[in-house]
Amino acid sequence: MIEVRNLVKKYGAHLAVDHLDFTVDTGQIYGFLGPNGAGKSTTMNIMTGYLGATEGEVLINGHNILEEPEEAKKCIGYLPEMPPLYMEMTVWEYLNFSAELKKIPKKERSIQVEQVMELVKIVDVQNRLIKNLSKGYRQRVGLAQAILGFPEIIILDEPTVGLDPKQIIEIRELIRELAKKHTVILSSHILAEIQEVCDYIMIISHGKLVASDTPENLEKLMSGQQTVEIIAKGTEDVVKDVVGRIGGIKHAVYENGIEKDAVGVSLTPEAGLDIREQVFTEFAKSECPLLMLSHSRTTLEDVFLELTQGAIEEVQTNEGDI
Ligand SMILES: Nc1ncnc2c1ncn2[C@@H]1O[C@H](COP(=O)(O)OP(=O)(O)OP(=O)(O)O)[C@@H](O)[C@H]1O
Repeated sequence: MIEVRNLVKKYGAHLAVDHLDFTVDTGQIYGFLGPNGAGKSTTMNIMTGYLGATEGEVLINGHNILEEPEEAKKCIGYLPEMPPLYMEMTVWEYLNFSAELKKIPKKERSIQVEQVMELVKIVDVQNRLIKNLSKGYRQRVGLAQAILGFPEIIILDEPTVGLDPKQIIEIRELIRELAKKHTVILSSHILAEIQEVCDYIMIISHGKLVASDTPENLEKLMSGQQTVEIIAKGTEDVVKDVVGRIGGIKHAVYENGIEKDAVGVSLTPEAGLDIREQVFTEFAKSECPLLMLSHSRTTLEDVFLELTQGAIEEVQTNEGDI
């Protein structure tokens, strides 16, 4: 179990992590989701003891990562965004070296190295120099290093970045496999990535946790934002009159000129209310034909965009400046 309490990280005047508070329970796949620069890597680096926090604390199974680093780090395997691979070593040499650093007893080392190589499917390349491996294989070597010692918690920073679609699918399968025995935390700025594998999503924007829940609940959270779009034949006054008879509408936006002698309306109902039948009936009763009726549901993508809008706009503005 990981407890993150009131975590703050400042780089000079820049607040990269802004009072983060969350708990990670055992046995699930957690996803850190946020746009570039949201503070995901900084948070993961602090959680794994690679970086000191400005304020706050991280407890790994009750051990403070700064005060009891050895005890705390024993519980964690970490794949940083840029894994520190030694290019001149073979895969086998590197993993043996990593096992030594992790203080895995000498007599257990070779068996564990064999086990992790089998798990991430790199047995065939064990005698190749890391510098000669493809990006996908290097990522697997990094993963193997994180899994060595079979820690309870495995933390992966953008594990699929730069991989091709086939490699992404393979790494996802591997993550699911790992999650059978380990708690996995991974980060990504790609929603589909997180949605695909995670049981629980934590959305980070500007260093703040803006939402954390299961993918299903996050979608429900926003389900009040659904809209019904219609195009009705008639003048705006007539259409407004009919809309006025439909109950439970929070607001309506009218648009003229969509079609000749017709008005477009975007209706936002109160949370959880499905107004489609009522819309149909009221317009039929008024003999005002509906030329179109469509219903849009909020997807998790909408939730992500809404919750991180400011951050995305800022990134776009910055990119525009360059
Ligand atoms: N060493 C550093 N010195 C100064 N600013 C930094 C440093 N590392 C990160 N930052 C800034 O802190 C913020 C958070 O960065 P971080 O790398 O944690 O974000 P991220 O969510 O992991 O993004 P990405 O997916 O792009 O890596 C960014 O604005 C970044 O520019």
